[in-house]
Amino acid sequence: MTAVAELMDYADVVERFDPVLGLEVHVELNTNTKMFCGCPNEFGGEPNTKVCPTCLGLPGALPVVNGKAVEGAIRIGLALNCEIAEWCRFARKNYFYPDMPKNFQTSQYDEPIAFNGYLDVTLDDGEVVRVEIERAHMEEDTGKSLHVGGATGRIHGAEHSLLDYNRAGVPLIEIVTKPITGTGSRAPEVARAYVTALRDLLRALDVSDVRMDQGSLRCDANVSLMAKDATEFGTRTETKNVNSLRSVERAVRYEMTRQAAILAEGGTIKQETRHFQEADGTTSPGRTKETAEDYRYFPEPDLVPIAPSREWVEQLRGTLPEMPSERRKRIQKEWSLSDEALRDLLNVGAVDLVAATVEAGASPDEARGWWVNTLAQEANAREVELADLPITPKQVAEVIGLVSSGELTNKLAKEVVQGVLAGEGEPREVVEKRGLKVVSDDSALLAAIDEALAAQPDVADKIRGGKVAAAGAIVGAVMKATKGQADAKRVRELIIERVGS
Ligand SMILES: Nc1ncnc2c1ncn2[C@@H]1O[C@H](COP(=O)(O)OP(=O)(O)OP(=O)(O)O)[C@@H](O)[C@H]1O
Ligand SMILES: [Mg+2]
Ligand SMILES: [Mg+2]
Repeated sequence: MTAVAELMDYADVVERFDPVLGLEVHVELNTNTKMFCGCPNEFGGEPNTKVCPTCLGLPGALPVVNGKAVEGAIRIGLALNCEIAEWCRFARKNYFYPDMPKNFQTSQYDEPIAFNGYLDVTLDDGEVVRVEIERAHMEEDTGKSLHVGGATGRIHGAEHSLLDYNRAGVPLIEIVTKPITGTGSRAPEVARAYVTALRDLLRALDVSDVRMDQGSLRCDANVSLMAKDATEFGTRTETKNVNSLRSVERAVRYEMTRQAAILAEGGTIKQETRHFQEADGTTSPGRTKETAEDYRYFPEPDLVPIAPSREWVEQLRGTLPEMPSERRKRIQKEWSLSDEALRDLLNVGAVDLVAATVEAGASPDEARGWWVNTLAQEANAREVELADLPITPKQVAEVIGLVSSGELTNKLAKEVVQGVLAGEGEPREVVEKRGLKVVSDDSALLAAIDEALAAQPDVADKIRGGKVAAAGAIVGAVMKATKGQADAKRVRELIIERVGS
């Protein structure tokens, strides 16, 4: 059992200390094949079916660099405003772990393909923080260990460890920030906003699935504290593989309060890796951290250096898409959004979804209304990302279309959306199956109106006497009679006609 460290109150932490952050993000590229061999680069599948002598590290097998992965690395570097190396090499990072059969990871060390960049990150209140990028380098993923059996199912209590090498050799780009200082109490938010902005950028580049839940985007959060009068950085801890945006924020915040409590009592911070526990939001110690010397990095002798020509780099620069931050500015203008409306849109992660809904024919205002209100609430209730709801922008646009053509009222449209979310089919099928079409047949409506007028004879007189608002009672009765499937506006028109004649 590890003793649970006492935590310092967050307000006290930021009054007494300045946090320093360093974020390492690993992104798996979506190339067809692995980094140094021709095995398919696919998530999941039967264990150990996507392997060959090279990615299993069998003696004598030789690696060959995947050109598409180098292209991806350069595009990422350019999008992060980095310089691209004229010449760089791979390096062996030596350590033992069962999920890495070669006993070294082919990575890059002092000669990364991209370096010295930055990413501008927008916080929830619109403030922009520039995060400096130290480097983006190429490497390969490791296999996966699964610890099974035993009392806890975790490594120390487990009876067996199973190994799956399907992931071994998948192309990875590691993007490392320079130490991020000066963020004060907002450090946890900056960490989350940075990973969010990076994810959006990588998605726009179409170089990765960027699925934190599947591990194609992983974040290690380095955190240290400096006393207010200190001149040097404190010792950092590195919380590994934090696997959601929210967890990045929570992990940083937890580490700040944990380290502060130790430092305040005159203790010292151990440089170590830590693990984040989703369930209670705490971190627990992993291994004591190797220093770079322990890895005995040396240039990889089996691979030739990479010297991307300037022509190639410029050609790749030409393939960069509009950056998410620029796109946001353009969209704000085109859709005439207030800063607040844009923020709401960003907070629920709906920009792309709304844009796609507009592309499918809906107006920006209506598309925004559905995603930011109804659908965001659904996503919240189901605890999934908006983009992972089982409804597509095209379907939302179709529902909006049915409302504007008068075939559905807003209320009915909500039911249709519920049906689509429940897997009942396309919007039109749901309308059919649930019998949700607006009653637009005037004779059916008139019959209901006559019935309601007969039941409330004084209302007709009031309307004739100029009290048009009195018609509301009849509209209500008709809506009730048609189970909400009448177009209220049309009903009102018909009542006035009826009473007038
Ligand atoms: N004192 C510190 N406090 C917080 N962050 C720091 C501190 N010193 C360095 N960092 C940041 O921590 C990160 C270290 O990542 P880097 O990849 O360079 O090394 P590493 O974690 O030792 O190596 P590995 O890739 O093996 O995990 C960088 O983002 C760096 O800016
Ligand atoms: Mg690193
Ligand atoms: Mg690290």
